[in-house]
Amino acid sequence: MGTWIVNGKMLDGDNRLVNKNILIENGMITSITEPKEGPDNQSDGHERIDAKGQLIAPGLIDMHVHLREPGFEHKETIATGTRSAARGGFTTIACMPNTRPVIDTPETVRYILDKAETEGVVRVLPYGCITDNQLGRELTDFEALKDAGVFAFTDDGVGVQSAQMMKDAMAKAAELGMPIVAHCEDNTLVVGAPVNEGAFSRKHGLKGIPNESEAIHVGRDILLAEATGVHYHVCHVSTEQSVRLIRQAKQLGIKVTAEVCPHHLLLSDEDIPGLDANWKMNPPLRSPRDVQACIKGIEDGTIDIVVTDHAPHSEEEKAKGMQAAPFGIVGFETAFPLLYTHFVLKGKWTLQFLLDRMTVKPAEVFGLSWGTLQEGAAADLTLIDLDTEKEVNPAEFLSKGRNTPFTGWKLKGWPTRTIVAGQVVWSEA
Ligand SMILES: NC(=O)N[C@@H](CC(=O)O)C(=O)O
Ligand SMILES: [Zn+2]
Ligand SMILES: [Zn+2]
Repeated sequence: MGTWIVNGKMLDGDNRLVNKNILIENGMITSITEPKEGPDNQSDGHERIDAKGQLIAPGLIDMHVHLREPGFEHKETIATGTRSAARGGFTTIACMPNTRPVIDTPETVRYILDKAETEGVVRVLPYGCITDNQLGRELTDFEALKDAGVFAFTDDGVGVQSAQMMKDAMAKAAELGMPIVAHCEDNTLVVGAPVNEGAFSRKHGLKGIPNESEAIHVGRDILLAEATGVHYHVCHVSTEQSVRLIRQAKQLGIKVTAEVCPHHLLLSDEDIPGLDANWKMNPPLRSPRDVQACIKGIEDGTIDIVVTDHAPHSEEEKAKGMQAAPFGIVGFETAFPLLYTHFVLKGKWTLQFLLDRMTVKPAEVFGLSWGTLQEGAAADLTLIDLDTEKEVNPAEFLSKGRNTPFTGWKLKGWPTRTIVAGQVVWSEA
């Protein structure tokens, strides 16, 4: 027996919402029909889900998340993190390797894949480390990690400090046809700094993280990508200078792609209300000028995709204050409503534009088979209520993390049901 999703609306590829019914059988989409020919009055033996006029979107894809397992289960687990992802409408997520142990051996890759299979509810793609222990000293065994199931390499959480190490990594990855994904940060430029270098850091007498600490790696790595021919992907772009360098590199035909987080499109350091570590993340909230550059970057295609950089921490850790608390904010359960409300409903982006950057584009950038709704595709989809306004309430999060700067924001565009391979993995109330 299959399931008909009836009374839903799909985007037609050209930003028009059209009424469609979708039949799911054996985890696949087997039919997409006009409602009149659909099963509204038929009882053809299948189950029915009433979409109540809501949007049927391809399951969202998040290529940058921290699930914290193994090693930091007090912050998040694969069980809680994937449920949080599902509540945010995500059906595929790519998890970063800064766990304990880090994902630098086939055993740890297999541990994550097994846990995801048995305890997770969405698809989990593990990244493998570029260097052993993320220490920047020796490359991991790329072939062995690839065979174990990683799809790309990164040391996210820290930047690869040595240019020679990065060049060797890129050469090796290029040979294997795998992407290098980079957290861009020069450690010598950020010592002891918890926030962006700017008005906020000066006002509070804090050391500042300058824009160059990010852009210097972006520039270096673009040159190394040009030399090695690797697919180079830039994590969480936050500065005007990084956007400029990536734009130039793309014009030159260098194989570079990039991602941006909702918070770097919506908040600047001028919005930080005080010394509250729920506003502390890496890269930090930058100046309004940088925010505008990131927006321009995604609008003109310099930046390819949206990711959350979901980075849960415990309340005790975040209570240590702006200087001592760890960097990171949660992201799954607010990402789509934030961008839908602040870009689509304000008329800046079409719904198609936003959805593409959270579905087909991430799939394209990383060569994944998900991200579209079509007959024969996996039945990964998300129902989204585009009309009901609700406040962000961290107490409702399925993540163990409550660390968000968006508490109380009134938003529309809330996912109501998430389906992975035809199975409902989360549904509202
Ligand atoms: N983004 C963050 O602020 N923190 C991330 C690390 C990272 O993505 O660099 C984390 O693991 O907590
Ligand atoms: Zn990072
Ligand atoms: Zn990260």
